[in-house]
Amino acid sequence: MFNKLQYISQGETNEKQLQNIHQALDAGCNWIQMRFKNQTSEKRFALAEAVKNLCEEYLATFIVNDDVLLTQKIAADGVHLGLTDMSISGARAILGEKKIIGATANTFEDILLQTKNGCDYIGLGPFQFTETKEKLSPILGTEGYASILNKMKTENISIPVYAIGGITLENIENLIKTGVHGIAVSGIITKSPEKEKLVQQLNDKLYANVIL
Ligand SMILES: Cc1ncc(COP(=O)(O)OP(=O)(O)O)c(N)n1
Ligand SMILES: Cc1nc(C(=O)O)sc1CCOP(=O)(O)O
Ligand SMILES: [Mg+2]
Repeated sequence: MFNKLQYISQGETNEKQLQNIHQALDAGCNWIQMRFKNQTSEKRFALAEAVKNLCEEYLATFIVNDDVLLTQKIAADGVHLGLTDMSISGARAILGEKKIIGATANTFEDILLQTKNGCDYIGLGPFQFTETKEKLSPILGTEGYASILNKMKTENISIPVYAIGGITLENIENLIKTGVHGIAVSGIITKSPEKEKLVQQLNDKLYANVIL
């Protein structure tokens, strides 16, 4: 069972990225997605190696945003791919069955396609406006999630769905009620002055009805 909280990294430099990821791990996040856009492959490789070591130390899951070959090169736990990134089947052919492959969706049809192609989880968004990502797909809101997750139930499609995009602590109860498995967040953790307290509060809400 995948963790219900995924932290997506932020930072303009390798140092800032690593600091943010280190702080998220210290705060109790145990799933990290390295998202470091528009950088040279040397810089991305250097960061990925450092993050991999850190995640091993913290026994955290480490996935890479966008870059299947980097994922393979550093033997990360997996990759997250959007609708315009490498295809899920192409990534699976390179990474094999054991690696985690996450896929982005904005609609029920996207979920159908990505699931058929063999992804392991869906990142469904955006929930609401966020400054973290440019060129957002249409906002879904709680109603959008409820409608898509209901359709999945009707059509017997069973795959963990993560809500993403501008999510705050106050949104979690309603999101979980729609049937999402968990959330992927960036800004709220990166910006929080009290990260440990926030991660505890997020997990309390995410796992409120889970019998462990
Ligand atoms: C968990 C999760 N869900 C969705 C995304 C978005 O991926 P993508 O559409 O490829 O956009 P970028 O993150 O690459 O800008 C994600 N990264 N993680
Ligand atoms: C990386 C990403 N993808 C999205 C999508 O809708 O596909 S929203 C998003 C940004 C997530 O960061 P924050 O929690 O700061 O909004
Ligand atoms: Mg992408």
